Amino acid sequence: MNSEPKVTPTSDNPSSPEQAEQQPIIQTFSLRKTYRTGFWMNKTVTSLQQCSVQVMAGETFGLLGPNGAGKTTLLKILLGLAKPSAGRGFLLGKPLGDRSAKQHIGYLPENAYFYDYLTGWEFLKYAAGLFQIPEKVQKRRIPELLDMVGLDRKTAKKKQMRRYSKGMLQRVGMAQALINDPKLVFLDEPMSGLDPMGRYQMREIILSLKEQGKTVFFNSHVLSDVEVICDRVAILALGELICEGTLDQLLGANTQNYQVKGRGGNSEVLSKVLIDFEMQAEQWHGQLQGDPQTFISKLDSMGGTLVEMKLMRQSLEDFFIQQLRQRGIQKSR
Ligand SMILES: Nc1ncnc2c1ncn2[C@@H]1O[C@H](COP(=O)(O)OP(=O)(O)OP(=O)(O)O)[C@@H](O)[C@H]1O
Repeated sequence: MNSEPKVTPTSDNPSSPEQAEQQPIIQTFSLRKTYRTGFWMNKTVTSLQQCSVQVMAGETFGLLGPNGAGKTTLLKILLGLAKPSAGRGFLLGKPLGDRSAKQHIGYLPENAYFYDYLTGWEFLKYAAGLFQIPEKVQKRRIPELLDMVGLDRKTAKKKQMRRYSKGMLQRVGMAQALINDPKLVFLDEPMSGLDPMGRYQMREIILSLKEQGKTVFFNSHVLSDVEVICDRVAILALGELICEGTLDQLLGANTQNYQVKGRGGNSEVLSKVLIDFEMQAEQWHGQLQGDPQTFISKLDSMGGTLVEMKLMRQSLEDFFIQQLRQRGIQKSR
């Protein structure tokens, strides 16, 4: 994880769509961030170390990690809100902090501050103004975004944000993050504080961003959501990236267990071969550990029939806990 990725940063204007797909939209090399702390500022905290990460255009990338792992620090460095103490990185082919790249970035902070006395509509107009989006475009885009995030247009026009629920604020925050039609969207804990319906709707919004070809980079503690949404994930712990990959790479490779269901055969033999073997009416089921081909041949020779065989994949949550335990990380910072 600590070696520099081989793909070199390229320009923001790829010559073909295929090339765009291949380009890293985010690329960092050995980022490190230390803070001085203490009354005399004579102590240091290392928030991030040797952090090399690569996100390709069009990907939905989830950054996971326990509290204090350094997720927000990495996000702040990528957004140009904090400077790395060492290392370098590129966003949309431009060095971190480059102003022209910021024009194509959207950001929903974890605890966004909303202007209490503005309506949602006024706030979105204000955000559009910061990007110098022409009035004519604003008139079309604001209602479009409100529809997309599921916020009633009339409510957004009339109600001040101090009267919004957490879910409504998160929706207006999401609309704000998309106001400049960004290529790359950063979402810091987008599901935090939402009820199950709100979380589901936020997931749907993120999936629709993916359909539009946008790259989404998000931090989350809700691993079940990450599992549904992300193409690739990375786990950060004590400031270091401890693993990175697609869900299939991370979760699939770790198991050789199968959930099997069948009929017939010798139940005495099967109960010895299968873990948690259970007979129900005519059918049996259990867990197979090992080579499926050998099991199928054995079952066949016993006159049994295989009805279903599913690879049992570890949940992302189990994988996450296992990775932390393997490194002796038992609690958050
Ligand atoms: N401005 C700062 N000054 C001193 N230490 C800091 C500063 N910002 C972050 N840290 C420290 O860096 C470490 C990483 O913090 P960071 O907020 O990046 O973690 P996180 O993974 O986002 O945590 P959480 O999930 O709780 O939001 C923590 O130990 C934190 O105390």
